[in-house]
Order: sequence, then structure tokens, then C-alpha cells
Amino acid sequence: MESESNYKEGEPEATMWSQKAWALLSTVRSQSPLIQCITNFVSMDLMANTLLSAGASPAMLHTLEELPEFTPQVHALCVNVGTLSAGWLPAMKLAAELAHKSGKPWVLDPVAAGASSFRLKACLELVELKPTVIRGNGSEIIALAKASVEPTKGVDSSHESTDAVESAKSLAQASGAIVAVSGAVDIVTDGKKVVGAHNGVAMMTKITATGCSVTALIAAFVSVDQSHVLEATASALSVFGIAGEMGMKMANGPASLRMHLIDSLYGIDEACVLSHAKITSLS
Ligand SMILES: Nc1ncnc2c1ncn2[C@@H]1O[C@H](COP(=O)(O)OP(=O)(O)OP(=O)(O)O)[C@@H](O)[C@H]1O
Ligand SMILES: Cc1ncsc1CCO
Ligand SMILES: [Mg+2]
Repeated sequence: MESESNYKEGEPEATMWSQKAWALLSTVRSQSPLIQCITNFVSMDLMANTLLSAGASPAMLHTLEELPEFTPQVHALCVNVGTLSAGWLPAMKLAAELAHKSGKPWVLDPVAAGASSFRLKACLELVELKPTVIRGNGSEIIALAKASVEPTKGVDSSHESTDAVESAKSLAQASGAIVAVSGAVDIVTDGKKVVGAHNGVAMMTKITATGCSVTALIAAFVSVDQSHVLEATASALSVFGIAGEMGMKMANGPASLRMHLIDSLYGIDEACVLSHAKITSLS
């Protein structure tokens, strides 16, 4: 799948980024890519609803026996280790291998990567299977880049995303993946270039699985433009953040923001993306 680009020569960088974000969201809506999610029990509902409200088609299939037939048919795969158990790991690895072999992008969410040696080892083994994108919070990306078990707040971050820029760059260089770090500024890097997406509201951290859900949205955006993975990743983060900003105007707290975020992602239009997207080069 490929999106039509709306780039126009000579336009300022910010305009080109917001046009790119809108073009990709439009393409997700028109092509409705099938996104397989092997994800934690906490996130399944919000992740599936995030994908549906953006126009993609989610499928939470994770049984080892059905992967050889199913995974080669999807447009992208999202693997999230949030509620990891030894029983699930072989399916995560097989799905990643099948996606890679069939030329489909796959995105890794290394939830709480530094919380235990079992989890860290599993995440490092998944990184070996060539994810297209790795998206985590600051603490997760630092733990993965250092390959070390760290003092932890579990699935939450004890770092700002900006603390993790060097870790993100070294992880990108070592793995070949585009690496994204979520936070007040979402950081995206290919190991050299660093881009920031400055959308979103802090209340999004008070809804469980918003990070998991934006990882799945990244899979959907990358699936429709596999030749511009960094741009698609930054665009997905920006669009999700804009939905948070729009939702926050109607919300009274985390529970109502969850509902309004999904409604806003569904309703977001071209004028809104073009006026709200804030994506900039940081290096
Ligand atoms: N301080 C902030 N201001 C604005 N947006 C934020 C802020 N912190 C996080 N976000 C946004 O919230 C979403 C979730 O990011 P977060 O870093 O909390 O992920 P996470 O820790 O992996 O979450 P989870 O594990 O619950 O899924 C992202 O879209 C991110 O851009
Ligand atoms: C709360 C929680 N615990 C394991 S996964 C998850 C969802 C947010 O990452
Ligand atoms: Mg997370």
C-alpha cells in the first residue's frame, strides 16, 4: 500500500509535515489496512477502538497455530509485551518472523522492558527479529538501549522522552528500526535524524494503554507508506496527540477523555490536522 503524497516543492517544513500527516490519515481511512495486534489484556479494547476510529481494521489474533495462515495476509503487525508470559512469547516471535519474511512492517512496544530480566531478554530477542519501528516511553527505550534491568515504575516512565534521545539514536542504529519515544514531546529517530511531534495533553498519561494504542496506530500509518517509515511514525504520533487535544476540550477527566479522544480521532478533518500538527526537526 502506498499513499499519495501532498508534498509541494518550496513550502515551509511545518506545512509539509502537516500535509504528510493528513495524507497518511486519509490513506488509512480509504485503504483500511488490516492490523494484527498481539497485545496485553489491558490494552486490547482501547487499541482496537483506536484503530477502528482511525479507519483501520484491527484483529487481536495471537494463537501460534493460526499465525502461518493469518499473519502473511495482514498489512502490518503490532507486538506488545505488556502482560508477557512464557506461553505467549513463541507466538510473538513467530508472528514477527512471518511479518518480516512476507515484507510486512511490524512494530514493537517493549512495555516495561527494564522491569525484569525475563522481560528484557524477551524484548532483546524480539529486537533481533527486525522490527520496522520500536515505540516506547523514555524509561523503556533507555532500558532497551542499555540492555539492562533498571529501577522501574513498571509500565510508566520515570524519564522524560527528551532524556532518551541518545538511547533512541543508539537503539535505532543497532537495530535498524525507526525508534519513537513518547512523552510531552514525542521523539522519532532513524539513528541520525531526530524529529519531534509536539501534540497531545498530559491527561493522556492518566488513561491506561494510550501508549500501546498509538503504537498500533503507528503500525497502521506505516502500512500505507512503507517507504517513509520515520514520517509515518511521526505523523501517527501527531494525529493521536491532536485527537487528545480536541478530546480534552470536551473532557472532565481521564474517563471522558478516553471517550472523546476516540470520537475526535474518528472526526478529525483536514483543516484540523493542518492547523494543529506540530512536527519539527530536532537535529
Ligand atoms: N506530558 C505529556 N504531554 C502531552 N502528551 C503526552 C505527555 N505524556 C505522554 N503524552 C502522550 O500520551 C500518549 C501515551 O504516551 P506515554 O508515554 O504515556 O505511553 P506509555 O507510557 O507507553 O503508556 P501505556 O503503557 O499506558 O500505553 C502518547 O500519545 C504521548 O504523546
Ligand atoms: C497497566 C499495564 N500493565 C501491564 S500492560 C499495561 C497497560 C499499559 O502499558
Ligand atoms: Mg507503554
